[in-house]
Amino acid sequence: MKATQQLHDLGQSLWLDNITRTLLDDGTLARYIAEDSVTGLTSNPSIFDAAIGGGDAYDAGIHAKSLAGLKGEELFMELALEDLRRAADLFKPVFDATHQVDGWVSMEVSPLLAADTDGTIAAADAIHTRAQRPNLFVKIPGTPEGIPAIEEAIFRGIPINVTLLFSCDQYLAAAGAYLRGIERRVAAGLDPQVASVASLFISRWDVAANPQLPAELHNQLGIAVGKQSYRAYRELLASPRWLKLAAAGARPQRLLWASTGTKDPNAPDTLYVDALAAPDTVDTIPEKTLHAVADHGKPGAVLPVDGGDAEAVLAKIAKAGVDLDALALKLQQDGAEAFVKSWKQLLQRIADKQAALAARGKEPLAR
Ligand SMILES: O=C(CO)[C@@H](O)[C@H](O)[C@H](O)[C@H](O)COP(=O)(O)O
Repeated sequence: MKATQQLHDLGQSLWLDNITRTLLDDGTLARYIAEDSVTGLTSNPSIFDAAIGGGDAYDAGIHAKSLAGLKGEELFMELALEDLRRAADLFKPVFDATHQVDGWVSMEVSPLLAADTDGTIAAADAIHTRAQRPNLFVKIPGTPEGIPAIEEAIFRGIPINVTLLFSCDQYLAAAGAYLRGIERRVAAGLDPQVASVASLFISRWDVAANPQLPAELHNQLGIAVGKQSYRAYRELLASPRWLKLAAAGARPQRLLWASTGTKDPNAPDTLYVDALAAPDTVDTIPEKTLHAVADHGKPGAVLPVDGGDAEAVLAKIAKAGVDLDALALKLQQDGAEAFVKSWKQLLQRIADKQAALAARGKEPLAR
């Protein structure tokens, strides 16, 4: 049995960490759903930057939207939502069959808003309304300013994917925002079912820490933080606070592994996926990793609910000189900055394409 199927059968959702118009047009995404147990998809500004910059698949859309008077962020949002609506429709049968647990796609708010709570709430509302799909998560970063926006968005009934979480503490802050949002809904007599996932970034820990560590500790930090957070997730799901909400009909905010592609060329290409098999979690993986897992993945035993060796590994790494709290903060800040860079780059690409298409006086390209 393929490892993708094994992971699916043990209760982990495999999502694709990519979207391009070509994946939609040529049937590749539909094939991943049919053959590789892919049950959802995530996007981010870097993914759209690569998609739009990767060829001419978006040129016709850009030209048509330019003629309709759109530009900048507005034009990008429309392009991105066109793709995400098509992906959401492909996942709709999964969404229905799993009673809305699975089958989600994600669209991130502008990363320029990472430090702007009110702006983030307004942007989340706008994306949710414009998307017109029940199975689209709006992604909000779990930055200090993002946390109150997440609570408010959940309270308003907007499904949220909390992104840019690195540490267990950052995960717990996101979980707290989710719980408060749902508690406010219960108190207000509203439906407590508002879906959410909390995205913990794994591989970036190792990219940052490996150079400071002896070889025997390489590529262990991301997995240890994942295990530590899984323990916190399981504890939360067993807590009286959560059980009260569950009894009222709420659904758990699932823990999601992000940044799961292997970066160290000397490490196995399925490293993080094999290590982080766990029920009731989501693993969003890049295409290259999906192919590798489907071909030769070997999922290990499911994660122990008590975190297993996580604390021991973290202690060794701290002893070797890595300041874990400082690094978590830096990774979150760097991550937010990297998305700003991609965002600016993708808007520039669109502007350049608009100018080039206008200069050529092209009619909208046939698709
Ligand atoms: O949507 C999410 C998380 O919800 C993902 O797209 C997330 O942004 C990606 O996994 C990461 O950005 C990928 O990071 P990296 O592997 O390039 O370091």
